[in-house]
Amino acid sequence: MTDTFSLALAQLNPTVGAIRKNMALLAMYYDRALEQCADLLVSPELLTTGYPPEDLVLKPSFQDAVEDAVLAFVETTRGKPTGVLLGTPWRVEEGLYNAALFIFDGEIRQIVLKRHLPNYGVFDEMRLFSSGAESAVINFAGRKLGVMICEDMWYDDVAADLKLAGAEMLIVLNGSPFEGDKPFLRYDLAAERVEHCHVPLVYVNQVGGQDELVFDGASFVMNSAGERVCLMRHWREEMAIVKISKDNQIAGPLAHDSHGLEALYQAMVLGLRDYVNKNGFPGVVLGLSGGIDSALSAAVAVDALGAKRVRCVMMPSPYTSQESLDDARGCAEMLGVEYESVSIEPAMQAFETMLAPIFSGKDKDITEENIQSRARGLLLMALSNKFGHMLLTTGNKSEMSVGYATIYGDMCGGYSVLKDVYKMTVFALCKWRNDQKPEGCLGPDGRVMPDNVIAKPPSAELRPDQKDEDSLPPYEILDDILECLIEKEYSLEDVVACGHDADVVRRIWKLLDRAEYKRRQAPPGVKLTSRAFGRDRRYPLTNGFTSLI
Ligand SMILES: Nc1ncnc2c1ncn2[C@@H]1O[C@H](COP(=O)(O)OP(=O)(O)OC[C@H]2O[C@@H]([n+]3cccc(C(=O)O)c3)[C@H](O)[C@@H]2O)[C@@H](O)[C@H]1O
Ligand SMILES: Nc1ncnc2c1ncn2[C@@H]1O[C@H](COP(=O)(O)OP(=O)(O)OP(=O)(O)O)[C@@H](O)[C@H]1O
Ligand SMILES: NC(=O)CC[C@H](N)C(=O)O
Repeated sequence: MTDTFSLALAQLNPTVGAIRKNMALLAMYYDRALEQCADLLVSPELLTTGYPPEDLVLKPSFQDAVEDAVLAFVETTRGKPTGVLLGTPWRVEEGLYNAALFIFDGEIRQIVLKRHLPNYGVFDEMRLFSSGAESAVINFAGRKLGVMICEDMWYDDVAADLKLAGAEMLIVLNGSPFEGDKPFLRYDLAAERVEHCHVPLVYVNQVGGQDELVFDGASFVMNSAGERVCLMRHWREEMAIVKISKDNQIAGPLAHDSHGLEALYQAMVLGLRDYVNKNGFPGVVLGLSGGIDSALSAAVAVDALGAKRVRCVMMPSPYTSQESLDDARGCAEMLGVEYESVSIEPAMQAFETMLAPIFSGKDKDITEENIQSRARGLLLMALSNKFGHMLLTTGNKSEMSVGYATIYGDMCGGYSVLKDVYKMTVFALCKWRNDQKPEGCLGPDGRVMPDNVIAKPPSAELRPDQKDEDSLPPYEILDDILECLIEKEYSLEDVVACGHDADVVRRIWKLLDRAEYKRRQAPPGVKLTSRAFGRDRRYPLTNGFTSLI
């Protein structure tokens, strides 16, 4: 046994499906690990394909391409002193597995198969993979390594089997997406495994955005006393060298924990940045109304992409107030973005004229309000088509819950950063971002929006003097009821027991169910909570279940 075992933890940001690019990333970090004389480089889960590969991994030609790329990489390790634990899909006999390959000196020396396949929330791994049946330790450099893959750490049996087989340290390869306080949940689970096994635990996570998921990284090492002795930076691709001595003394970098509003904001920034960059957009375009949702969406976009890649458009109607015009301009100036103004009044008049013969004798109602929203959507999509920018949609979770958005209108767009953010959190995030610039963000150091944007009552300005609270309960009440119904799945009785009026709860429940069709057609957005709309909450569109009290 060498005196010190040196691990290179590669917290990488792969692109799902981009096998060649991901293998190039691995090769680059393998070279760095060699330079640093590491004994073993550890990758995140399914690095070759990126996580989650979804049904792509079922395609036989994709499986062939993975295998070819892995075998080519294995060859490059011949004669080199550093081993690799590589997360990849792997075919064994008739089955396809979520695996970790132990590669050393030009050979695949051992294959670890994931035993617990997550199949809840956003995960569908049972649809894709067979599950492994047993665990064996890897003997390397005089150490007995117990290797697990992500969900395996969430149960006690795999770690216990590895300990029984003589594991002297646990190494976990992960594709663990961010939500709320997830990093702390991972630390707690790791501490339980360490407490039972009395060995150090090494946790390596993916970082980066993939569609609705964002991976925070936050890879760490816990010593056998359950203390976190190494923490890698959240939200960044990087490699850390961690040295473990014979008597399990551990030395490695210790970054700060990202949590609360900072973590939510960084998740939104990274989710949008990677969605835009990995899909090859030059930037984003959005409607800037002078309201809080578009102001926060614009700030996140500038922090993610830089001001030059964000284009904002004010589209006034006759109902737009001077206050909104001033606030929208104020936001644009503070963010330093390109700002244009295009009136939708001619479009409103054109539609009125075109529809007059058919609508004759009918009162004005929500139809005309939705035309305004759709005129804006059409205009923004025209800019997107002409200049190639992706349209950023701005609806927040409170609105998406109750259907308070116009389908094919302000719901137009390719991606959303507020889709999983309740309105009260929108307020808090704006105040927070006005007070500080988070690490790695590309926007201004100072404030990003005028204080008035945060202070004034929200309004869609689709008719004179309209305010959101004319048709919805105050956001403190609405958000609390929504959280009870969505995140907590409470019954009507449970929500009423929290102090809410039964009629209001009934009304919100009905709105929530009825808006499912809108959400199914809404753009994807960054998952931040334990119950994001989309894969996390799959409700029927046609739904006859109602509460009876
Ligand atoms: N289950 C179902 N499956 C498929 N389609 C269904 C459907 N239920 C209704 N529909 C269709 O959907 C249409 C109604 O939806 P839609 O056209 O969107 O219109 P609607 O939901 O009636 O109105 C839009 C709502 O969003 C509010 N809004 C609009 C714009 C901005 C803001 C804001 O402050 O952010 C708020 C506005 O005040 C209003 O409450 C109907 O024509 C109906 O045919
Ligand atoms: N006058 C406008 N100019 C530009 N964009 C607008 C305008 N009005 C609405 N939009 C776009 O439509 C979205 C929905 O806006 P609306 O004002 O109806 O409600 P909101 O959800 O309160 O949003 P916000 O807080 O951004 O105003 C806005 O976020 C913005 O992107
Ligand atoms: N890739 C996985 O197995 C992820 C599942 C696990 N419960 C997590 O979120 O960390």
